[in-house]
Amino acid sequence: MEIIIVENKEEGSIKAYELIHKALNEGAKVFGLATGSTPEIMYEKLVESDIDFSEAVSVNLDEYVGLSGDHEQSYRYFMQKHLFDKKPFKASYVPNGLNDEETEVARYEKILAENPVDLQILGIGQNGHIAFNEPGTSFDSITHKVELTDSTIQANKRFFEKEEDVPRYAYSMGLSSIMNAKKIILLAFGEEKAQAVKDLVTAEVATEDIPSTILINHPDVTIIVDEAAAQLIK
Ligand SMILES: O=P(O)(O)OC[C@H]1O[C@](O)(CO)[C@@H](O)[C@@H]1O
Repeated sequence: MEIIIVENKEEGSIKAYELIHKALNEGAKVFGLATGSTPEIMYEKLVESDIDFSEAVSVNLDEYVGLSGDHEQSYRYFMQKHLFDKKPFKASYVPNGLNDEETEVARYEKILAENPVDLQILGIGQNGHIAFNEPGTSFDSITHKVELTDSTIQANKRFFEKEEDVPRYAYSMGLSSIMNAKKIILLAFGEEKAQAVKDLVTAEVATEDIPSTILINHPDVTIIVDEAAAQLIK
Protein backbone atom coordinates (compact mmCIF):
# COMPACT_ATOMS: atom_id res chain seq x y z
CA MET A 1 0.00 0.00 0.00
CA GLU A 2 1.50 3.30 -1.06
CA ILE A 3 0.66 6.31 1.12
CA ILE A 4 1.00 9.78 -0.35
CA ILE A 5 0.66 12.64 2.14
CA VAL A 6 -0.13 16.00 0.60
CA GLU A 7 -0.67 19.39 2.17
CA ASN A 8 -4.35 19.81 1.46
CA LYS A 9 -7.38 18.62 -0.52
CA GLU A 10 -6.45 20.73 -3.54
CA GLU A 11 -3.02 19.14 -3.80
CA GLY A 12 -4.44 15.65 -3.20
CA SER A 13 -7.07 16.18 -5.88
CA ILE A 14 -4.40 17.21 -8.39
CA LYS A 15 -2.38 14.12 -7.52
CA ALA A 16 -5.45 11.90 -8.03
CA TYR A 17 -6.23 13.65 -11.31
CA GLU A 18 -2.66 12.96 -12.50
CA LEU A 19 -2.94 9.27 -11.63
CA ILE A 20 -6.24 8.99 -13.54
CA HIS A 21 -4.65 10.71 -16.53
CA LYS A 22 -1.70 8.34 -16.40
CA ALA A 23 -3.96 5.28 -16.16
CA LEU A 24 -5.98 6.44 -19.17
CA ASN A 25 -2.79 6.99 -21.18
CA GLU A 26 -1.65 3.51 -20.21
CA GLY A 27 -4.83 1.93 -21.55
CA ALA A 28 -7.30 1.88 -18.65
CA LYS A 29 -10.81 1.64 -20.07
CA VAL A 30 -13.09 1.27 -17.03
CA PHE A 31 -13.03 3.74 -14.16
CA GLY A 32 -14.76 3.03 -10.87
CA LEU A 33 -15.99 6.35 -9.48
CA ALA A 34 -17.17 7.63 -6.11
CA THR A 35 -19.41 10.42 -4.91
CA GLY A 36 -19.24 12.49 -1.74
CA SER A 37 -17.39 15.67 -0.91
CA THR A 38 -14.00 13.94 -1.14
CA PRO A 39 -13.67 13.66 -4.94
CA GLU A 40 -15.38 16.95 -5.84
CA ILE A 41 -12.20 18.93 -6.55
CA MET A 42 -10.69 15.97 -8.39
CA TYR A 43 -13.71 16.07 -10.72
CA GLU A 44 -13.21 19.82 -11.16
CA LYS A 45 -9.62 19.16 -12.25
CA LEU A 46 -10.77 16.52 -14.73
CA VAL A 47 -13.40 18.85 -16.15
CA GLU A 48 -10.90 21.69 -16.56
CA SER A 49 -8.42 19.41 -18.33
CA ASP A 50 -8.35 18.15 -21.90
CA ILE A 51 -8.78 14.54 -20.77
CA ASP A 52 -11.02 12.55 -23.11
CA PHE A 53 -13.19 9.80 -21.62
CA SER A 54 -15.27 9.27 -24.75
CA GLU A 55 -13.82 5.77 -25.24
CA ALA A 56 -13.91 4.90 -21.53
CA VAL A 57 -16.65 3.54 -19.27
CA SER A 58 -17.44 4.57 -15.70
CA VAL A 59 -19.05 2.47 -13.01
CA ASN A 60 -20.17 4.14 -9.80
CA LEU A 61 -20.08 2.59 -6.38
CA ASP A 62 -23.44 3.34 -4.88
CA GLU A 63 -26.83 5.05 -4.89
CA TYR A 64 -29.58 5.80 -2.39
CA VAL A 65 -32.59 3.50 -2.59
CA GLY A 66 -35.74 5.40 -3.46
CA LEU A 67 -34.17 8.39 -5.18
CA SER A 68 -34.48 8.80 -8.92
CA GLY A 69 -31.48 9.92 -10.94
CA ASP A 70 -32.87 13.42 -11.29
CA HIS A 71 -33.31 13.91 -7.52
CA GLU A 72 -30.75 16.52 -6.48
CA GLN A 73 -29.34 14.34 -3.71
CA SER A 74 -29.05 11.20 -5.80
CA TYR A 75 -25.58 10.05 -6.66
CA ARG A 76 -26.51 9.89 -10.36
CA TYR A 77 -27.41 13.59 -10.19
CA PHE A 78 -24.14 14.36 -8.41
CA MET A 79 -22.11 12.56 -11.09
CA GLN A 80 -23.97 14.22 -13.97
CA LYS A 81 -23.43 17.64 -12.41
CA HIS A 82 -19.79 17.23 -11.39
CA LEU A 83 -18.48 15.16 -14.26
CA PHE A 84 -20.60 13.37 -16.86
CA ASP A 85 -22.44 16.39 -18.29
CA LYS A 86 -19.09 18.08 -18.91
CA LYS A 87 -16.85 15.08 -19.61
CA PRO A 88 -18.98 12.34 -21.10
CA PHE A 89 -17.93 8.71 -21.07
CA LYS A 90 -18.95 6.15 -23.68
CA ALA A 91 -21.21 4.73 -20.95
CA SER A 92 -21.68 5.69 -17.30
CA TYR A 93 -23.28 3.25 -14.91
CA VAL A 94 -24.72 4.15 -11.50
CA PRO A 95 -27.01 1.85 -9.47
CA ASN A 96 -30.68 2.62 -10.07
CA GLY A 97 -32.27 3.56 -6.75
CA LEU A 98 -35.78 3.02 -8.10
CA ASN A 99 -35.33 -0.66 -9.00
CA ASP A 100 -36.27 -3.40 -6.56
CA GLU A 101 -33.36 -5.16 -4.89
CA GLU A 102 -33.41 -8.35 -6.93
CA THR A 103 -33.55 -6.53 -10.26
CA GLU A 104 -30.85 -4.05 -9.33
CA VAL A 105 -28.42 -6.58 -7.89
CA ALA A 106 -28.68 -8.73 -11.04
CA ARG A 107 -28.41 -5.73 -13.36
CA TYR A 108 -25.40 -4.24 -11.62
CA GLU A 109 -23.52 -7.50 -11.25
CA LYS A 110 -23.91 -8.04 -15.01
CA ILE A 111 -22.56 -4.54 -15.65
CA LEU A 112 -19.56 -5.24 -13.39
CA ALA A 113 -18.88 -8.60 -15.03
CA GLU A 114 -18.92 -6.98 -18.46
CA ASN A 115 -16.86 -3.98 -17.37
CA PRO A 116 -14.03 -5.06 -15.07
CA VAL A 117 -12.70 -1.97 -13.33
CA ASP A 118 -9.16 -0.91 -14.21
CA LEU A 119 -8.92 1.96 -11.74
CA GLN A 120 -11.21 2.42 -8.75
CA ILE A 121 -11.46 5.75 -6.89
CA LEU A 122 -12.64 5.47 -3.28
CA GLY A 123 -13.47 7.80 -0.45
CA ILE A 124 -13.76 6.56 3.11
CA GLY A 125 -16.42 7.07 5.74
CA GLN A 126 -15.57 8.12 9.29
CA ASN A 127 -16.42 4.59 10.44
CA GLY A 128 -14.19 3.03 7.78
CA HIS A 129 -16.92 2.33 5.26
CA ILE A 130 -16.03 2.17 1.60
CA ALA A 131 -18.84 2.75 -0.86
CA PHE A 132 -21.82 2.08 1.45
CA ASN A 133 -20.29 -1.07 2.93
CA GLU A 134 -20.85 -0.41 6.59
CA PRO A 135 -18.93 -2.11 9.44
CA GLY A 136 -19.87 -5.79 9.62
CA THR A 137 -20.37 -6.18 5.86
CA SER A 138 -19.01 -9.49 4.60
CA PHE A 139 -15.75 -9.33 2.72
CA ASP A 140 -17.43 -11.67 0.20
CA SER A 141 -20.23 -9.21 -0.51
CA ILE A 142 -21.29 -8.39 -4.05
CA THR A 143 -23.76 -5.63 -5.00
CA HIS A 144 -26.37 -5.46 -2.25
CA LYS A 145 -28.92 -3.36 -0.44
CA VAL A 146 -27.52 -1.71 2.67
CA GLU A 147 -29.22 -0.23 5.71
CA LEU A 148 -27.26 2.92 6.50
CA THR A 149 -25.80 3.29 9.96
CA ASP A 150 -26.63 6.24 12.14
CA SER A 151 -23.07 7.52 11.73
CA THR A 152 -23.47 7.66 7.94
CA ILE A 153 -26.92 9.25 8.18
CA GLN A 154 -25.48 11.90 10.52
CA ALA A 155 -22.54 12.51 8.19
CA ASN A 156 -24.73 12.80 5.09
CA LYS A 157 -27.62 14.81 6.53
CA ARG A 158 -25.80 18.04 5.67
CA PHE A 159 -26.87 17.52 2.06
CA PHE A 160 -30.58 17.24 2.91
CA GLU A 161 -33.07 19.73 4.24
CA LYS A 162 -33.77 17.64 7.31
CA GLU A 163 -32.41 14.42 8.78
CA GLU A 164 -35.69 12.55 8.08
CA ASP A 165 -35.10 13.14 4.36
CA VAL A 166 -31.88 11.10 4.31
CA PRO A 167 -32.70 7.74 2.73
CA ARG A 168 -32.25 4.79 5.10
CA TYR A 169 -31.08 2.34 2.44
CA ALA A 170 -28.65 2.33 -0.43
CA TYR A 171 -27.47 0.00 -3.16
CA SER A 172 -23.74 -0.51 -3.00
CA MET A 173 -21.10 -2.43 -4.80
CA GLY A 174 -19.82 -5.08 -2.42
CA LEU A 175 -16.38 -5.40 -0.93
CA SER A 176 -15.41 -8.34 -3.11
CA SER A 177 -16.54 -6.39 -6.20
CA ILE A 178 -14.34 -3.45 -5.15
CA MET A 179 -11.37 -5.78 -4.63
CA ASN A 180 -11.67 -6.94 -8.27
CA ALA A 181 -10.40 -3.57 -9.49
CA LYS A 182 -6.88 -3.77 -10.90
CA LYS A 183 -5.78 -0.58 -9.17
CA ILE A 184 -7.38 1.35 -6.29
CA ILE A 185 -6.84 4.95 -5.19
CA LEU A 186 -8.39 5.94 -1.87
CA LEU A 187 -8.69 9.62 -0.99
CA ALA A 188 -9.15 10.99 2.52
CA PHE A 189 -9.15 14.67 3.39
CA GLY A 190 -9.84 16.52 6.64
CA GLU A 191 -9.37 15.80 10.31
CA GLU A 192 -12.69 13.95 10.57
CA LYS A 193 -11.10 11.18 8.50
CA ALA A 194 -7.95 10.91 10.64
CA GLN A 195 -9.13 7.96 12.75
CA ALA A 196 -10.40 6.06 9.69
CA VAL A 197 -7.03 6.60 7.98
CA LYS A 198 -5.17 5.40 11.07
CA ASP A 199 -7.39 2.30 11.36
CA LEU A 200 -6.64 1.45 7.74
CA VAL A 201 -2.92 2.04 7.57
CA THR A 202 -2.12 0.45 10.94
CA ALA A 203 -4.28 -2.65 10.36
CA GLU A 204 -2.25 -5.82 10.56
CA VAL A 205 -5.12 -8.06 9.57
CA ALA A 206 -8.27 -7.18 7.67
CA THR A 207 -11.40 -7.14 9.82
CA GLU A 208 -15.03 -6.84 8.76
CA ASP A 209 -15.53 -4.40 11.65
CA ILE A 210 -13.54 -1.90 9.60
CA PRO A 211 -14.51 -2.46 5.95
CA SER A 212 -11.62 -0.41 4.54
CA THR A 213 -9.09 -2.85 6.00
CA ILE A 214 -9.91 -5.32 3.23
CA LEU A 215 -7.66 -3.10 1.10
CA ILE A 216 -4.52 -4.33 2.87
CA ASN A 217 -5.01 -7.55 0.90
CA HIS A 218 -5.13 -5.79 -2.48
CA PRO A 219 -1.89 -5.74 -4.51
CA ASP A 220 -2.15 -2.19 -5.88
CA VAL A 221 -3.60 0.44 -3.53
CA THR A 222 -2.53 4.07 -3.28
CA ILE A 223 -3.85 6.23 -0.47
CA ILE A 224 -3.77 9.99 -0.90
CA VAL A 225 -4.30 11.85 2.38
CA ASP A 226 -3.91 15.45 3.38
CA GLU A 227 -2.03 16.59 6.47
CA ALA A 228 -5.23 16.80 8.53
CA ALA A 229 -6.31 13.24 7.70
CA ALA A 230 -2.75 11.99 8.25
CA GLN A 231 -2.37 13.57 11.71
CA LEU A 232 -2.65 10.27 13.61
CA ILE A 233 -0.19 8.34 11.44
CA LYS A 234 2.79 10.65 11.59
O1 LIG B 1 -16.54 12.02 0.73
P1 LIG B 1 -17.47 12.05 1.87
O2 LIG B 1 -18.64 12.98 1.63
O3 LIG B 1 -16.78 12.32 3.16
O4 LIG B 1 -18.08 10.60 1.99
C1 LIG B 1 -17.28 9.50 2.30
C2 LIG B 1 -17.85 8.22 1.72
O5 LIG B 1 -19.22 8.12 1.99
C3 LIG B 1 -19.93 7.75 0.84
O6 LIG B 1 -20.46 8.90 0.22
C4 LIG B 1 -21.03 6.85 1.20
O7 LIG B 1 -21.60 7.40 2.33
C5 LIG B 1 -18.90 7.13 -0.01
O8 LIG B 1 -19.31 6.94 -1.32
C6 LIG B 1 -17.80 8.08 0.24
O9 LIG B 1 -16.62 7.61 -0.20
